[in-house]
Amino acid sequence: MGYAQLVIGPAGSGKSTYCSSLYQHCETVGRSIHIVNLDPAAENFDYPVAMDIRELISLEDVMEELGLGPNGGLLYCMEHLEANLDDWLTEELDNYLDDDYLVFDCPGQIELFSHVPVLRNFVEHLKSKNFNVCVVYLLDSQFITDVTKFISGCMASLSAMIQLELPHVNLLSKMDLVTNKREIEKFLNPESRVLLSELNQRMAPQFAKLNKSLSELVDEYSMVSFIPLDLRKKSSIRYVLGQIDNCIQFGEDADVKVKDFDPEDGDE
Ligand SMILES: Nc1nc2c(ncn2[C@@H]2O[C@H](COP(=O)(O)OP(=O)(O)OP(=O)(O)O)[C@@H](O)[C@H]2O)c(=O)[nH]1
Ligand SMILES: [Mg+2]
Repeated sequence: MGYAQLVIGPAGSGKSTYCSSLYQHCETVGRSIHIVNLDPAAENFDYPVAMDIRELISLEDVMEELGLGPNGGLLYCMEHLEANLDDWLTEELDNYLDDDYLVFDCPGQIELFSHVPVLRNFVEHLKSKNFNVCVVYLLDSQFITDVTKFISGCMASLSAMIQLELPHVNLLSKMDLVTNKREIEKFLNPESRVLLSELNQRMAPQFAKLNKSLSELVDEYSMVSFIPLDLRKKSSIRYVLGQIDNCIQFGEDADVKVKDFDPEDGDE
């Protein structure tokens, strides 16, 4: 059995930074983890790249040879990956053993997890290779100070949940930039009543019905809750990793230490 995190979320939400912090954390605690680059447009890495989509296809070549723009080019690259699951990915995965833990750093274009099937097929392939997979969805905490942006982040996360049908952990990234932690707290386990009243305050009266439906939708999928991620704090990284490990049943036999997240925790 292998273990995998699929790290997704909007552009710039902090996916690659999370991957690199996770790598450093695991290195410090003596745990083995391999980070895979799935972004054909990525250029600089703060982590050792264990597998790299750019060895399969280069975005630059695609844009040049097919005359595509950056986003069309990216979708082409991902479809190429999809077409090569049985050979390229299978060969690459052969380098990893039972019990190996892979983290896939994905591109930020949200169409990849909202309506094209490539990630879903990618995940099916991982499952067929005996991997337990969990989605880690990052949303930038800077966005959710505004309830309308929070709702849009929730909808994107929901569409990934529905598309991918995997265990799913939502993270609020960049908590170090949040000055008013109280303001954020109501969004961690959002209550439909609170969302509704905030939406109604924020938007013109003719949206009241839509606001009600949206807040109920978030409520019905009660799995939309967020864990704050503060990369400065070891306790935060440890807690997040513990939650994800639980989701993919990693370390059920081993002694995995999990500490409760305490928002008032000092820096470690
Ligand atoms: N303060 C702060 N900045 C962060 C954090 N995480 C990421 N950033 C910054 O946010 C920007 C985007 O971070 P990335 O990790 O590249 O985001 P990404 O989701 O991988 O972006 P794409 O791959 O382009 O979609 C960079 O300037 C990071 O330095 C964080 O925890 N705190
Ligand atoms: Mg990135």
